[in-house]
Amino acid sequence: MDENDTSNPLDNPKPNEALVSSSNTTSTATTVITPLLHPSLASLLLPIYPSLLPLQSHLLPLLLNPHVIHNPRDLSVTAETGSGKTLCFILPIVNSILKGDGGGVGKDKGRVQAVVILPTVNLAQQVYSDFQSFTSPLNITLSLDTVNSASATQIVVATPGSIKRRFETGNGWVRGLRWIVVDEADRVGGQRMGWWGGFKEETVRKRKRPQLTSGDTKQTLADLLDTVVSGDDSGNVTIQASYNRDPMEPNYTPLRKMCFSATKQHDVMRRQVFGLNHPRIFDFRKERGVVEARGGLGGEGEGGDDTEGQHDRGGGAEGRGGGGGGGGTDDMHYVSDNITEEVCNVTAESKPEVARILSLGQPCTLIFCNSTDSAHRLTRYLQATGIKAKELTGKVSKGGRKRVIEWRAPRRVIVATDSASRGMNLDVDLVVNYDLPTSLSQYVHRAGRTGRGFGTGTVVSMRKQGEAWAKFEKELGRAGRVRARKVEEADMDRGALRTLKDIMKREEDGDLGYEEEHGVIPGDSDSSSLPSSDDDEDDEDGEGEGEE
Ligand SMILES: Nc1ncnc2c1ncn2[C@@H]1O[C@H](COP(=O)(O)OP(=O)(O)OP(=O)(O)O)[C@@H](O)[C@H]1O
Repeated sequence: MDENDTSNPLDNPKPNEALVSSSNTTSTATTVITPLLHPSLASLLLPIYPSLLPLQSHLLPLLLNPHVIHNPRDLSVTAETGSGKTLCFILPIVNSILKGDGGGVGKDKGRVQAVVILPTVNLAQQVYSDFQSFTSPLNITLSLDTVNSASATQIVVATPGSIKRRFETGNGWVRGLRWIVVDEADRVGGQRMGWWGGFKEETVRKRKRPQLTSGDTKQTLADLLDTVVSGDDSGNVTIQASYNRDPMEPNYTPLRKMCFSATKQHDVMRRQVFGLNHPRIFDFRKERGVVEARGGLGGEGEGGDDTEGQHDRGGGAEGRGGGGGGGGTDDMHYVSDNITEEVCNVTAESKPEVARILSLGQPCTLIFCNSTDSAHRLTRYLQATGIKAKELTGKVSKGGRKRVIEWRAPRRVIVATDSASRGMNLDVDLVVNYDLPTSLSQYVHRAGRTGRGFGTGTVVSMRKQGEAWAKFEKELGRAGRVRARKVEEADMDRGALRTLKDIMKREEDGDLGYEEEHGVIPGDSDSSSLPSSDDDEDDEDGEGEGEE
């Protein structure tokens, strides 16, 4: 039986049609997938997640299907923020290790069977801890590979830089690999296209492996892994993609690559960067359900010119196909229906005070600024007015960032730059765009820090006169949905405004005594000097080196 024989309707879309799910907004009891789960995993899962989110109730039956695991096709999933993508790869990986599905090495604890790649250390830590809830009780080995570790655990959660370092010390560790997951794939791929290529060439050269076919332009991590998977223990390498191998071959290990993201990552790029093999493409948003594009990446060809960065340049969000054969996969920039969107008119002078007023009474507010400087000053202002506020920017030390991410005090305010806009689960009720985001995908990721899972939340964008809010409304395809939010002049606290002016002046004067008194929590930030540039210097594990 092959994967097209399964009863899951997502397995068999009609040619050139997108497949639209009928039940899109309701949750499903977790028990629907228990027959596919190893009993120990099922008994762990049910108390944690009694219900599945809509995306999960569609993808998990497919990904847990043992027939599909034996005949893997790669997967590319775009689903709105907070839709529960993480569980969609955690469960199939853990389950397949427990069951030894797919002809792999099963419970062999000394073999890396799954690599999960995240763009930043903080995100890798979060996913590692999500995995731990399942792997620790089940005695599956797991490692967080963001520093110089290279343990041969069954599951490795890594940043691109740490994967690169693993290869530098040898590549035999990929021999039992069956899953490669790239989360926030548009971030990982978009930033590192050149890097992946360099990585491959460099690694091949270092190991004195045969050069790949000259003129080969598909220099990708996946190509490299395929190459290595085909090698033998003495270092001889047969250059052959794993998906071209004969499943009857001894030691054949089916390898599945899966990419996940919340903003549509352009399919051609996915294929080029991650070497996806005839991937199945799923798009999900709550109001519509799951749509599968027939024909993968533009059928057998590469389809439309859906180039990188398109979403940032605007144009209608609706109806833009993801590739020639991508029928029905719109460019994906949707804010979840769980999130109420508002816009508030402000002046440059009133902004800090409006931010303070918006956050009053909220259990947790996350305020986004476009620069570390702006975030730093706002944090100081809020602290000076008695609000519990902390900064989450690249200026904050690694340990400090971890403390802020784990901080759960009531009525807390986190002032952040975009390093916190992707993937993080911070239990946020209100997101404030103190500075308007500069791209649509940035807006979507920021807003998506609230209204996660089954929760609801609000995003308020502060707009100064002349700022182009209409651009975002149009591009989101939801003009009219964003409500106006008013903060009256009369609501402003004159005393707080005076405090603000005082802080600004003292900072300009370099009054460090004042800074120490009112500044950020010691150890959370380098507060010896104020940031002098407007650039956001957040550490996102650039090439894997800036992880400290
Ligand atoms: N079945 C479920 N029931 C309840 N909560 C869930 C369920 N699945 C996931 N969650 C919760 O929903 C939140 C969002 O999940 P997750 O981090 O997987 O979202 P995501 O789709 O990866 O979002 P993003 O694109 O922003 O990274 C998390 O707090 C997670 O614990």
